[in-house]
Amino acid sequence: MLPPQSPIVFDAAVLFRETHLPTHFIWPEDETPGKEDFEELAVPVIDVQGFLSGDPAATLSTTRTVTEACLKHGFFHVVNHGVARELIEAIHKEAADFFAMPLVEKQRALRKPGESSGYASAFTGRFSSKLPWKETLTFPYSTAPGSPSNSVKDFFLNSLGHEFSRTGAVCQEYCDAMNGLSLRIMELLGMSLGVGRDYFRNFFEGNDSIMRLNYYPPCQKPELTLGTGPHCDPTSLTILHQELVGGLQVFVDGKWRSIRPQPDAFVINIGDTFSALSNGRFKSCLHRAVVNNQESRVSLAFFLSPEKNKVVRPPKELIDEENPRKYPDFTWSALLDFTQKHYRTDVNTLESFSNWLSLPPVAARISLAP
Ligand SMILES: C=C1C[C@]23C[C@H]1CC[C@H]2[C@]1(C)CCC[C@@](C)(C(=O)O)[C@H]1[C@@H]3C(=O)O
Ligand SMILES: O=C(O)CCC(=O)C(=O)O
Ligand SMILES: [Fe+2]
Repeated sequence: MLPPQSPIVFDAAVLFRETHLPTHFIWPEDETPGKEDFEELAVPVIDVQGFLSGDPAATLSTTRTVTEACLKHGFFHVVNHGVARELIEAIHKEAADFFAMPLVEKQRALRKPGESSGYASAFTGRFSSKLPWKETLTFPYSTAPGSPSNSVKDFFLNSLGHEFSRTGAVCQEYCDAMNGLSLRIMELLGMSLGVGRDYFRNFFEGNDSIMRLNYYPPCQKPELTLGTGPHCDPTSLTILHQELVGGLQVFVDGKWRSIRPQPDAFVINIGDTFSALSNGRFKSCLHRAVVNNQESRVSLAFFLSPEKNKVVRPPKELIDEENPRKYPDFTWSALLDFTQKHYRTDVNTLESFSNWLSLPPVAARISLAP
């Protein structure tokens, strides 16, 4: 009789001192980064200052460059975005302080099974292999009618207590800024797809978005593992900030390419839900995060998502004989549930979700039970 498997505890401070990686963190060879040097991808850098200030000529040229980027691989940098440097530094400091706490303290906000919010360390208990070398803190940001106006502050207060009121206030202010920038980018995407500046902005005016702080400790064998596995974001639009330590990679033309950190820029990418809203015109792009053996890395990811129960359906202008419906109607609530309870987000999430929706309920439960 084998002794019961002792539950894996990802305490990076402990694991980093060991010579070998626990097997659960070793990814299949064809998925690991190995010791390869990855060429950088020169993603388009889009200066949005003119557009944000309402300059008509700048709006036209910015819409054009966003269109080119979204048709190419769906990743671009935005600069002169109007988000205060002090705010970005403040949330990075709050993130660093949070993840520096002892594991038992962080686990006071432990993610509950099937839920997206909360603290997780390598998703031990959620996945049984290919564990990501990272800790995450994920919380909801909602502007849906009837939702509390300070959903982020409430999360920190309710899950971690009053001593985290400053962290909650900084994260609330940061998410408010991300929400504002997201809605302006939705204006660009509406013009880019020819459905008008307000179409997607109105669609996302009320939203049920997600904010995630990613913490990647240094790893003694970075070539054998991944910080975040290959995936397309199932959400609508991701605004990601990486300070000085890189790790984000995008799969373009059959190769993994690094995105050099640019602290004064946000990395923007289209997600699956927006790909469905665009009836497949814009693709959600495969990406991942690698780790290193020298220094820790934090990335801030704001995931814009529609109000949970709003039907995700492309505007009629994007459906015609040459472009029939690519995906069924769905709600973000159903897709989020799918990723949290039935399916590990990867490159095929949207297709797998569409197939799952078409299955009779019992078969769906059996076919994708975690
Ligand atoms: C809705 C989400 C699920 C994940 C967080 C957001 C958007 C990205 C998803 C994720 C990061 C894709 C890779 C796998 C995953 C499990 C992870 O490594 O964190 C995904 C997130 C999740 O399901 O918690
Ligand atoms: O940390 C990164 O650079 C990427 C993280 C990511 O892709 C995600 O959290 O969805
Ligand atoms: Fe992602």
